[in-house]
Amino acid sequence: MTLKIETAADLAVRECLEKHRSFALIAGAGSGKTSSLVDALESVRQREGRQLRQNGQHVACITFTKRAVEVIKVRLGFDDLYRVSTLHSFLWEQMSRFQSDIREALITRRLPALIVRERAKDNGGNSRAAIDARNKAAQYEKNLEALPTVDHFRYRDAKFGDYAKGQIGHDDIIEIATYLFEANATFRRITGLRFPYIFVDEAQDTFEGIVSGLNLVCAGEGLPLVGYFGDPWQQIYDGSAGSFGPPPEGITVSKTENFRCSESVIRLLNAFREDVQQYAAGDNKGREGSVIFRIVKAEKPDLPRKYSEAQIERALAKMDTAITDWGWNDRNDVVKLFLVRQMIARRMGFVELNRLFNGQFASASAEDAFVAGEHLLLLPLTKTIYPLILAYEVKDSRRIIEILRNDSPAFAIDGVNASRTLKAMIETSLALVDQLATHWKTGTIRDVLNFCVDKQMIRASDKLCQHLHREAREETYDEAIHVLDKGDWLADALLGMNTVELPAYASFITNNTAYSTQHGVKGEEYPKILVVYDDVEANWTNYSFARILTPGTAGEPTDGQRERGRKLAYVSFSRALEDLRVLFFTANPEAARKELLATNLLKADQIQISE
Ligand SMILES: Nc1ncnc2c1ncn2[C@@H]1O[C@H](COP(=O)(O)OP(=O)(O)OP(=O)(O)O)[C@@H](O)[C@H]1O
Repeated sequence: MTLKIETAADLAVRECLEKHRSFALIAGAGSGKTSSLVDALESVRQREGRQLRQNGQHVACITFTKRAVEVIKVRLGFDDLYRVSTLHSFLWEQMSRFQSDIREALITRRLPALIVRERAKDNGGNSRAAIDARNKAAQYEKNLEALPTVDHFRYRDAKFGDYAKGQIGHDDIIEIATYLFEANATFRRITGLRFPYIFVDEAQDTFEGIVSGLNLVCAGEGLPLVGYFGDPWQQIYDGSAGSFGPPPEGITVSKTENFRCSESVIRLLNAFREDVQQYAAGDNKGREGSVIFRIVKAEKPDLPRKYSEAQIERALAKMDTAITDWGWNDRNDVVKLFLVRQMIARRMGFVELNRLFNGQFASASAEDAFVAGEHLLLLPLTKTIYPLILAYEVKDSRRIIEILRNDSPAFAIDGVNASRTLKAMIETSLALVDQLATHWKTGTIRDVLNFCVDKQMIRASDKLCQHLHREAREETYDEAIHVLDKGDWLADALLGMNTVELPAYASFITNNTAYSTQHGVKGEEYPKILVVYDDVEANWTNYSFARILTPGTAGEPTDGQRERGRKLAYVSFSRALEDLRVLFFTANPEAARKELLATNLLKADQIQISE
């Protein structure tokens, strides 16, 4: 491991802290933003920690994911001088004591905005979308009327609130906080008094209203100050700030080191992005690595804007050929990045499951839970049941007992088998898993879950039991009527499937696989990266990589495509420690090659063409 190198940007940040000036650190990929952030946090502790503790004040560090919260807490030694939290929990902690102001924000800002948004979607006709929007607008109006009588507001872990019951959701937190920062001087003053130092990690993913709000809290000379750490080019969440800056008195610092990528990857990053020119500054100095784009002629889609199954197979075969040509077969340090999950599901073998959780019965939260491996119907299967089957297949009885002891109510210390001897317990468990294996092989997911619930082999949530015990929905699904119950249709379809695709899905969610989505690799780094671009297969109007990379050949991207696409490409390219390969399917490979050369993105020996 390299020694930590002190950078000019870190010194500039330290000077800001000494002079009590707000700042924004703009730092490209692999530049060590987390180190800079932790350095800044430590420097405040060193200089002013004692004073802050005496005043009962804290240093706020707002970051984007729960995982990042844990990482930073560890690096700070769990010191309670710091309040390290995600944005939502930070904001809720500040606003929860402002109950009547929350009501005011909902009445004057949030609910009216939601009503206007739904009305705009209602053209007065009888389409499902119009009816749906009309119903939602009416629902919000009712909520608006009920708000004066709600006596307490709570934050519930859901996208939207249930306002008449005093429940507010994730999106409301952002909107209410934006309002309070803007309209309530007391809220701003108290936030600044509690937190003379506020640091924001991944600032590009923080919402615009929150950046403006924190800039108001920290306006003027001296404390409180806000320090942003981020990279506008790595914003991949819509609605967030993207570009961010300190309040007017603050300064912007650029960090130009790259401690991660090989020299050839850095050259590509610098050609792709002009605002920050990086150089290799750590162990990577002099590590040449390699960058190769292979341009492949895309087939004309057999279906309207979509490839047929046979075409997808042919595209995957071309990927395999390229991997063989590069000598990357049988390596376990190559990660392949796709825009959408379909290709991954196809390659790994969970197409039907993916289709179900991507389809009309899956709400956004069901799909998110599917990707995170946390869906309530799938979790017992991937966490307990499939590991039991794996242990059974290799006759690992010790592992079987271990899983059951941890996960199964029947084998818990106070469970029905508690008083048995160890020998009897082992025999019982092996007999049960033997039966389970038969259900797994021949039954449906419903059979497997029923068996496990019946034998108390899994901890089943109430919701899971409800799905298993209710009658299957017989009606044909109608979005206008059944939208709130669509989870029933999803569950019925899943319970009727067999278990064939579960092993592949289980392996996908462990993140231990060689496949990922391009969105899923933010913050990660891997020795060898293959990025696959195929606009037809992705069939997603939000992105067009052919237009981003070769607008002269494929046509200019829309503003949205340009913004989203180049950021996602930048994130993908910059994950590579050594070698980067891009497999680029496009209609006219030769013209694309010429254009890539003309734009100086690549040299001639970095481009391969394949039919
Ligand atoms: N000051 C430093 N000196 C030496 N190595 C460093 C320094 N800072 C970071 N590194 C190393 O550089 C690599 C990249 O750091 P890190 O992942 O924090 O960058 P990042 O800015 O968060 O990147 P990205 O935004 O692309 O995810 C890591 O391997 C880290 O250990």
